[in-house]
Amino acid sequence: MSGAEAVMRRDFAARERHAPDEAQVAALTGLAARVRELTEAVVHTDVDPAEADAVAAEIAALTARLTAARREHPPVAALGADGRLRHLANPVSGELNPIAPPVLLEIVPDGGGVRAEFTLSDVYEGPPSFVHGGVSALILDQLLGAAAAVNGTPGMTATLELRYRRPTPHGVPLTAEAKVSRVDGRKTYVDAAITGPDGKATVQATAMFVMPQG
Ligand SMILES: CCCCCCCCCCCCCCCC(=O)SCCNC(=O)CCNC(=O)[C@H](O)C(C)(C)COP(=O)(O)OP(=O)(O)OC[C@H]1O[C@@H](n2cnc3c(N)ncnc32)[C@H](O)[C@@H]1OP(=O)(O)O
Repeated sequence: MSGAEAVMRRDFAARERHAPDEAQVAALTGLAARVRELTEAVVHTDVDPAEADAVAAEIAALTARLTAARREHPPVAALGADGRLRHLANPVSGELNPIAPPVLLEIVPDGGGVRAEFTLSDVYEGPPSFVHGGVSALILDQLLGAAAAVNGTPGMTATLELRYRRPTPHGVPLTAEAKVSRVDGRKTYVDAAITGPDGKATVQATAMFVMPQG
């Protein structure tokens, strides 16, 4: 078991978070995907006020149906079919969290860190035509933290330095990669970048993660 999995299993047990089974994960993944589509539709719609009110009432009724079976906490993780833990409700990569794009991370073999390929829609727009800088920071923090965890040296983000080299376009395939550069006791230093389709880095990041005492 990797350091990341050990930490997540401990967290999972300590908080008594529920573990949805595969059938529920599949259904809730589909539900979250429909909610993402709904978000897109809301951001882009030009319906008149009466139609907006009518749709809002229907959505309120749907929310009440889900809330009827509300858990106290989101699921922190669940065992996947491959036996690995997944952070299902994470706001970056959680398939069950509609605010997550989601950005699905993969481990690069042979200590290569983690990487992800993703496309951000204009729901994440900051300046016109470009991704909001805070969204880029969110995604990079997740990648940096995952790289630290996969390295077996997980921690809390203590510092996060960002260099916005050029605007990050939305609606096109992006790549993000993160890799540990150095470990010094409880501190893990990680570098990351988001790269556009032209192969040029749009945002570069360096972070330090600290494993809390005890
Ligand atoms: C397929 C892929 C699977 C992947 C598998 C998934 C795995 C899953 C990945 C999840 C990825 C989530 C990625 C998001 C991660 C967050 O979002 S974390 C949330 C944001 N961060 C926080 O809230 C942190 C808040 N701060 C804290 O909790 C505490 O201050 C810290 C950072 C834990 C440090 O506390 P502490 O252990 O009491 O630290 P302390 O003993 O005072 O200091 C230890 C050393 O660190 C230094 N230090 C501590 N803090 C700082 C600082 N802010 N700046 C500079 N130096 C500092 C100290 O100077 C000290 O240095 P030395 O004297 O030893 O040289």
